[in-house]
Amino acid sequence: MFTSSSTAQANNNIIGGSNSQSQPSGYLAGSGASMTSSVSILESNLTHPNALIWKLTLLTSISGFMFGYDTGYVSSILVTIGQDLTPGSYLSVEQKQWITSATSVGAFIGSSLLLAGTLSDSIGRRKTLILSDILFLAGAITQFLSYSVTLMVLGRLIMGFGVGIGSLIAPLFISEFAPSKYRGKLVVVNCLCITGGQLIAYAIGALCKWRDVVLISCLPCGLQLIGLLLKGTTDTPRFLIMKGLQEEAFVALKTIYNNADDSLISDAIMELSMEYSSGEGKLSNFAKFRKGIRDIFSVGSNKRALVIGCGLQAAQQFVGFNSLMYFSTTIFKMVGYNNSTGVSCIIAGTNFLFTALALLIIDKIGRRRILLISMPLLCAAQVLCAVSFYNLNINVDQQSAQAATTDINKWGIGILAGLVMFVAFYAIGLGSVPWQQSELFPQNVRGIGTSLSTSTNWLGSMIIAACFLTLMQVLTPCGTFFLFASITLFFWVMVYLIYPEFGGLQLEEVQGLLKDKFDVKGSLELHEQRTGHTNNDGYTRI
Ligand SMILES: O[C@H]1[C@H](O)[C@@H](O)[C@H](O)[C@@H](O)[C@H]1O
Repeated sequence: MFTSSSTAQANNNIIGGSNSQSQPSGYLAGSGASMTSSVSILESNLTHPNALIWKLTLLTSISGFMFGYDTGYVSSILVTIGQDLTPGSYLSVEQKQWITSATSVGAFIGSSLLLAGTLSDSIGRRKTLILSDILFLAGAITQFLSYSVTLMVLGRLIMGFGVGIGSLIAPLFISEFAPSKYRGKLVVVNCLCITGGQLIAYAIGALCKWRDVVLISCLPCGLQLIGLLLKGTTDTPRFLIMKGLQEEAFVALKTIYNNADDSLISDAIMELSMEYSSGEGKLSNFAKFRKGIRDIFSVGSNKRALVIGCGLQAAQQFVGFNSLMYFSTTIFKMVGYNNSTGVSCIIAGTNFLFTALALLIIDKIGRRRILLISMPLLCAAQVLCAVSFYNLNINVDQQSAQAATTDINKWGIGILAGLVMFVAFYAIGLGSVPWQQSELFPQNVRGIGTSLSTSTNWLGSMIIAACFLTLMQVLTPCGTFFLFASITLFFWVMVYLIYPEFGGLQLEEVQGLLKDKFDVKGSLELHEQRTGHTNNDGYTRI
């Protein structure tokens, strides 16, 4: 147990020992020293993620699965709904658009500041995730029972609230309990569940009636809800410490690091408590919220974290990947491939496989390097698509964005190869790295910061869904893919200039690297010290 004597001992260790309180918070840029030494020792004794860490990661990543399943099944149910919601006629284009976009709109609202971010900082990550499950179930049941488009749209909107909240909390939850050397990989488990959910949704969508497809989504959600409600599933130790719940934090840390000495755990709790103490204790929730908003937009390191978090999420969406998720069937029809389920599965399957590869390599290669290598290849794939479209000379119909089917020639094969490469190089880098966003923000504004980044993601996803077919008409398919390639190039330069390597660092060390500048050079040195992996990507300070 966390006792007052161990507190006192820990206090002595910290105040009397080498970790003087007068040191700047967190990482001392350049020196490699850190206030959180007990946390390092605690983590370094762990040689691999144990069963409990995996259990928590998988339980939390069910949110990722629901995110993927839900965004994946909509394209199939739009066909199988037939006349069920509109007796005597089929769904109009507008009705289809409402049904499709309602979830993204809900997710955008759900992940935005006032809901998920504030809630997760006040009631906790676990309870906010429980709320997301309840909303998700309410939305799924409304859809299952709906006999009108209005009810269906309402159900998708409510489900969207749940999806949006879950999309933010799951990676945040994992980041906060994961030992730093495995954090990258454990967060990618959630991404793998997103892409796995999309793949399974295509398969189930092709096999089942639409109401069953919707109902099946209640299973993982119910499972997560039960898991979160079970005795013994606690909030993250970092959240508990932030709230001053040291006894609970002790129990949580003892379960994760079950072989560690009680006194080491107490020391770690003391260190983190001191790190997080900000004099906010007596403020009301509303006052804390106002302070959080002020801090995120005024403190230099928070502003830089926000530029990186929102920038990477914008990159993830504006390189255009989700246009393939939503419209791959349309694109492939343009070039003469008519087996829609087959092509959708190729896209979703490649996305899943290469996300799995990201999981295996992210902690070894590093977030920054994985992006620096994969983004130029992604850009090349987009250029290949653009050139192939140019040579196929497709005219996109102004009304339906359909094009005359052409015979598949070598350029048709070029498009297929280009799109598969597009998905692969996206999944391995941009599909996974931006979800590491929680590590960018300090404890007191982590909820708000990740909210803003996640809502940037959903906003981007909505804009791409709304504009893609129009872009194909106005700019032509060749122009659209050149636009995506230029956006990829732009964000690659941004990554090169301002995205430090945070892999292997403790969450509390990140702020020091963003304190006065985007300290890319310092981060590469520190990453090398912490992980032993050389990370020379040719960066010179500018
Ligand atoms: O990371 C995920 C993943 O890449 C999905 O396949 C994509 O549909 C989402 O928009 C993205 O956030």
